[in-house]
Amino acid sequence: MRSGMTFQVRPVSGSIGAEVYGVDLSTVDDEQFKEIHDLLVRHLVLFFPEAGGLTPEAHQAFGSRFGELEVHPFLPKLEGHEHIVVLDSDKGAKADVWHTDVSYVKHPPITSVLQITLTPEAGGDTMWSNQYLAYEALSEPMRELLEGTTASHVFAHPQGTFRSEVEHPVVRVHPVSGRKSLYVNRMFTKRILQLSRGESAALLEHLFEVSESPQRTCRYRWAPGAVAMWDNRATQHYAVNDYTGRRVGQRVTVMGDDPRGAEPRWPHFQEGAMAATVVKD
Ligand SMILES: O=C(O)CCC(=O)C(=O)O
Ligand SMILES: [Fe+2]
Repeated sequence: MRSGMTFQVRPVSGSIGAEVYGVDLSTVDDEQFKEIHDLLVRHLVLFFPEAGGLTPEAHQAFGSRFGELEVHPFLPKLEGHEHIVVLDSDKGAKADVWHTDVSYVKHPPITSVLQITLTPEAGGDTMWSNQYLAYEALSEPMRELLEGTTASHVFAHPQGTFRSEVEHPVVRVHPVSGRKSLYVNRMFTKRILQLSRGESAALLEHLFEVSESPQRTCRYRWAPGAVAMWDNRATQHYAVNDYTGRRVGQRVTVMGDDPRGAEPRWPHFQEGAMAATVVKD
């Protein structure tokens, strides 16, 4: 375990994710916020096993340190809390396709903060994958081919209540770390627009496989009340649907930036900009 300025940090895999101990998320001061932020950019997913169940107010307050909170366009909300999405397996919330959150809008969220309030007896883990490493695993000619290409990201609600389609770069540059990451996902990305339909379908399938490869992932076993937060700009995630019984989570989501390259949203970070840990294949 590595001791940071104030916290203890334990990586959970060789390529992405770290547990953070010794922090009370309901009383984070400015210095602690900066440390958490830097750890998030470095490890891409942080786990707080000791969070012990944040109140809705504390959950929102912590999320809003990172920016304005999103009101999700259609997912169910916690009563009286429009910024807290409720993910209840009994109501069909099983995110068992690899994705980045809400990539079908113009400014996809920067980060999501999820606490699991009810865990099944066994199973119900979540996985994350590192999309810097996915990009870096591509050959040089493939990277050159993808440079400047864009893809459509689409979501159409089955009941016709919501539809959105946007175009994002296939490779994006993280505004804080400056690193490139692969930005296509199996749930929402439909087509690389500069390629023929057939070329796009074949290449997207390959890119999804690279994005989802186990060697670039971590897998987290939840205890009730644990909290995870991820950098949605350089990761994907997947909720393993291997359980019976009920599983419930609550999520706040921080409004996003422009994947085409935007001003850093957290300028203070620029001074000590660090590259996230590089783990090559
Ligand atoms: O249920 C989970 O573990 C993750 C669900 C999900 O995709 C999300 O909260 O964005
Ligand atoms: Fe998600």
